[in-house]
Amino acid sequence: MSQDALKVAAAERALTYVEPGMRVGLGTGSTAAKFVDALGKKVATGLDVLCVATSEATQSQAEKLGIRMSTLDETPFLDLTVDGADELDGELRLIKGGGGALLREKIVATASGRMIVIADASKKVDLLGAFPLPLEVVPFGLTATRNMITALAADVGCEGDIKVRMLGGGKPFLTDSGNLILDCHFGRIEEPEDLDEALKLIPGVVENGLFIGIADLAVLAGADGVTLLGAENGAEPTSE
Ligand SMILES: O=C[C@H](O)[C@H](O)[C@H](O)COP(=O)(O)O
Repeated sequence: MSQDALKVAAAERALTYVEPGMRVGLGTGSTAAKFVDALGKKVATGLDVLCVATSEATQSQAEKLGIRMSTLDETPFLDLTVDGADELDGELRLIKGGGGALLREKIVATASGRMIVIADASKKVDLLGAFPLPLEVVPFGLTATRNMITALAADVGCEGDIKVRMLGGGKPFLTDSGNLILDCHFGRIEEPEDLDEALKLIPGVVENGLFIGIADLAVLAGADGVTLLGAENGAEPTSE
């Protein structure tokens, strides 16, 4: 089975958790896009859901498919968000942001009663960190912010190789919120909670790609079929 087919398999399984009338957060990236495609097909046959996108790209894809869209301001409590991940471990801790959407993704997932992660099984790792951790940082004071991240990495005994994400032509990648992405090779992250807390204390860092305590269920598609990791039954939305 191709990686593409695995992404479709995970997306289609996640679709079985969507019920009529739900408010659904739509993730970003190639796997989340498969879910949006599958959801679009269901909507075309009559499923009524109201969705909030985690990026301009997903917004545009969903609109083209005729999915009824809202904003997080209009619909601040969602029942479910379905999104991809760059890595996940056995405790459903994730690295996200390979597509640069981590900030909106974290806001939307946190506003959801439940988050389901969809991925091909190769994304599951024992220890996070082979995938460089994306940080969304404000452009102002980039050098100072970067120095603080390097110092932090040294403190926690990490490698700390940091790269500004670039587009072609020497231009930096800008997020939907107009910020930069730093891809940080911290090496294997033994204590993700500690790193997350430490990164939150650096003023120029808007958000980091560690999602801890946010995902409830992972739907992983591999050669042997789909496996589930986490709680099959979701929590209630935090409020109406
Ligand atoms: O910023 C992007 C997101 O966090 C994606 O969900 C993540 O990078 C996984 O993307 P993909 O499904 O394309 O591997």
